[in-house]
Amino acid sequence: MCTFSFCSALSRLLTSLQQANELPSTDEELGFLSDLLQSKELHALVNVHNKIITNGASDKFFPMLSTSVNVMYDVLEVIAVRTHISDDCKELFYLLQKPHVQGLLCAHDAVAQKDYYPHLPEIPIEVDEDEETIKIVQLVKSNEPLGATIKTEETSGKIVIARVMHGGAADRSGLIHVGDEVVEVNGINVEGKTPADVLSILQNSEGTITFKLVPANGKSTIRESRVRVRAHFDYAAISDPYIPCKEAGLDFCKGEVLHIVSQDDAYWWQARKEGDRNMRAGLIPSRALQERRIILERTFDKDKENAENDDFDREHIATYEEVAKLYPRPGIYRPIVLIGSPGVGRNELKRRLIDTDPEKYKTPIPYTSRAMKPGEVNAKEYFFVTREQMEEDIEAGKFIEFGEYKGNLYGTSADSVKSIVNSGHVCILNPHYQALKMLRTPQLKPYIIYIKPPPLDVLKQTRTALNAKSTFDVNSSRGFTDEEFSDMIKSAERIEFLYEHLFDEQIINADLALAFGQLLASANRLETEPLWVPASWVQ
Ligand SMILES: Nc1ncnc2c1ncn2[C@@H]1O[C@H](COP(=O)(O)OP(=O)(O)OP(=O)(O)O)[C@@H](O)[C@H]1O
Repeated sequence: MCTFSFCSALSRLLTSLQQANELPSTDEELGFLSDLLQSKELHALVNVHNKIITNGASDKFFPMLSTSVNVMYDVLEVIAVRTHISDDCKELFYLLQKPHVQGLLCAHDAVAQKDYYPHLPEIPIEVDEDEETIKIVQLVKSNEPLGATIKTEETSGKIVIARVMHGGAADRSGLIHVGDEVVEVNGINVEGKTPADVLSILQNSEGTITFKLVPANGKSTIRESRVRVRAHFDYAAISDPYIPCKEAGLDFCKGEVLHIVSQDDAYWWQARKEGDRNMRAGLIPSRALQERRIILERTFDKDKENAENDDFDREHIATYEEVAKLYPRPGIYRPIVLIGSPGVGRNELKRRLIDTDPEKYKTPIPYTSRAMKPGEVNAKEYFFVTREQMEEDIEAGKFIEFGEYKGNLYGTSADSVKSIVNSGHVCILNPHYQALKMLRTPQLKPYIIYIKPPPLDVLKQTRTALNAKSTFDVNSSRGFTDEEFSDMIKSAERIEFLYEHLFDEQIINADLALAFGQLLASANRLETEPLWVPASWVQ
């Protein structure tokens, strides 16, 4: 790289321009070029460029981190709910949101990640046109993996760098790029060898590893994407037979939020766990790949079993959901939706939460087509409407749930939920799980808590101890039967299978006091902490 002589190269070019009388250009073009070469702006840019290159080469200026933008977002998140603490906090909160401060941090990261343009040619001044340029890269072997994968290029049979993992040793060196051809490793020619052979050379080397590489044409710089997703499946690289390199895999569990740093490869994305300080990204299956696997799995399962399970089909294939943080909005609270199998205890939990502060927590008043009984007041226990009116509104999709009991219609309207939210209260609902699709909208932004029954023996024991009343038989006040307990668990399995990807949280309702404590903590968290929601709710 001819970096140090860049300024002198500029002046030499300028002098030769002034002497060049025979160039086939007009005076106007020469004048323009000469003005450009003498302009203050270009000189300032060259200076900046030279500084970056010289300082970048020195260990003294090694960046402390290359993701200050992420740190800025983390800090924003922490102080967003604490601006009342002090004026300094408030000032920092506003400062960090200023475009020029964010621009500065972005520029810092671009420099730290060596993501700056233009790339000066790495070709030495004396180039033999017929000879391929070779670069020699030395890395010191440590416990950390190299952070790059290799493959055999189909057409040429050569070993090439398939991918460079974000933040890994190869990426940080800035010297190894996707498409570079590997010619030698530690003096051993790799021609005709398989990637596995090369891997074993690497594994058996100690100390410094020397690569002889033919640089790829059109080197690509890796820019980090800002996409965050919530995973809807568990992943363990060790048991994935198709991952190109198990060591490079990133394991995760259902529900975890991942920062997708690169989606360049159609099948293998690079990701980090959100909040993980480890800068090295790992490989995870892309959405397309995972969807394909799920479809295949389901076809296989269907073939194995019979048509009996048809109604258990889930039309939605849950792999990753793009998410973003939603900051609490004072005076507008997200509705809390309790989902679970009949009898699991949602009413009990809802009632207890409302009892803590009836002025704050409200539940929608249901509609009914049944006649008002003496002593009843409209809009107290129910909104009383005609059957025709209710049927019309159901048809128009105005009810989040409805049903018929003893010839009368009952239901909860979406407008009732909206009006509770708009009046600054916390709406708490325990609808049938089928209502979830209608409720989970960008307008309502519900927080969905799944109330899960404990294992059968604990379920029986806890309900018997508190003399729980069965909800399966409205006409008699008795405890749950063994069959009802089993049905509760079966129904829970079905709900989880169908809707687990929509749950924000799960509470196991074993010990009632503990379960309620967890619900109360979640309700408080909703008001104070930024939480992940589908990205489309935030835009
Ligand atoms: N953790 C628990 N331990 C013991 N009893 C419980 C527990 N949770 C709930 N119960 C009791 O179980 C019974 C049924 O609870 P609840 O009415 O809340 O169920 P539900 O989920 O609302 O049912 P449904 O949807 O059928 O109306 C009640 O008597 C309640 O007090």
